[in-house]
Amino acid sequence: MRLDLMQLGLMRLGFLSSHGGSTARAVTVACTRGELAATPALLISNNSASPVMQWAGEIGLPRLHLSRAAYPDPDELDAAIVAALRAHQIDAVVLSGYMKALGTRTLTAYRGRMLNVHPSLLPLYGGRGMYGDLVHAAVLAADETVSGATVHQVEAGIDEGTVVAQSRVAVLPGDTVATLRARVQATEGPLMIAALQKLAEAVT
Ligand SMILES: Nc1nc2c(c(=O)[nH]1)N[C@@H](CN(C=O)c1ccc(C(=O)N[C@@H](CCC(=O)O)C(=O)O)cc1)CN2
Ligand SMILES: NCC(=O)N[C@@H]1O[C@H](COP(=O)([O-])[O-])[C@@H](O)[C@H]1O
Repeated sequence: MRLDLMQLGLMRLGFLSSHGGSTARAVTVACTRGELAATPALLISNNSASPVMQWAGEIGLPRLHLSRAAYPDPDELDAAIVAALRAHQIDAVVLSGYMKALGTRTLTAYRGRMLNVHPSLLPLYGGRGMYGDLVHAAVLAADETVSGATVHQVEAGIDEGTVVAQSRVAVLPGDTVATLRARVQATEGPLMIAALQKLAEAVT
C-alpha cells in the first residue's frame, strides 16, 4: 500500500537496513500516525533482494541499493552513502539492522544525528560479529536472566557510541533464540521512536 509520504514532519529521515527493517517500518508508521514529527525520505540497503527494499517500493519510499558489489572500495561506498543522504536532504539517519560498518565521511556528516538499535544491553554482547540472532544466542548461552535493546549514537567503533536509551526484558526459562528475539524486537521500534522524538526537538 503506497503511503502518502508528503511532508509529515520537518525532520527528514534516512534508513539504512540490510534485511527486514522492522524498526524502519515501526518508525514510518509512527510518522504517518502523527506520533513522530518526521518524514521518511530515503532507504539505503546493501541487499537489493531484501524485504525492506520491497517494502520501500510498495509504500513509495525512495530507495537505493548501495553495496560493496557496486563499490568494492569501502571509501567509495562511504562517499556514495553520504552523497545519497545529502542529495535527499536527510536530517537524521536510522540504522535498522544495517549489517555493515559505516565509514568516516558518513559518520562525520551525521555525528549526533545517526542512531542504531542493537538487540542487547550494550556494552554487553555488541561489536563486530555480534548482530541479529548471534546476540540472542550468546545471551542464552550465558544464562542471562535479563536482556533488552539499546539505541545508541553511531560512532566509529562498532556499537560503541553513546547510549541514548535501553529497554529491558526478562529472559525466561525455555526461551529460544526465536522467543527471545521476538520479545526484544518488540521493544526496538518504540525505543527508537522515543529517541527520535527527542532528536526531532533538537534538530528542528
Ligand atoms: N561505524 C559504525 N558502523 C556501524 C555501527 C556502529 O556503531 N559504528 N553499528 C553497526 C551495528 N550493527 C548492526 O546494527 C552491526 C555490527 C556488526 C556487524 C558485523 O559484524 N557484520 C559482519 C558482516 C555481517 C553480514 O554481512 O551479514 C562484518 O562486517 O564482518 C553487523 C552489524 C552498523 N554499522
Ligand atoms: N547490531 C545490530 C543488530 O543486530 N540489529 C538487529 O538486527 C535485527 C534486524 O532485523 P530486521 O531487519 O528484521 O529489523 C533487529 O532485530 C536488530 O535488533
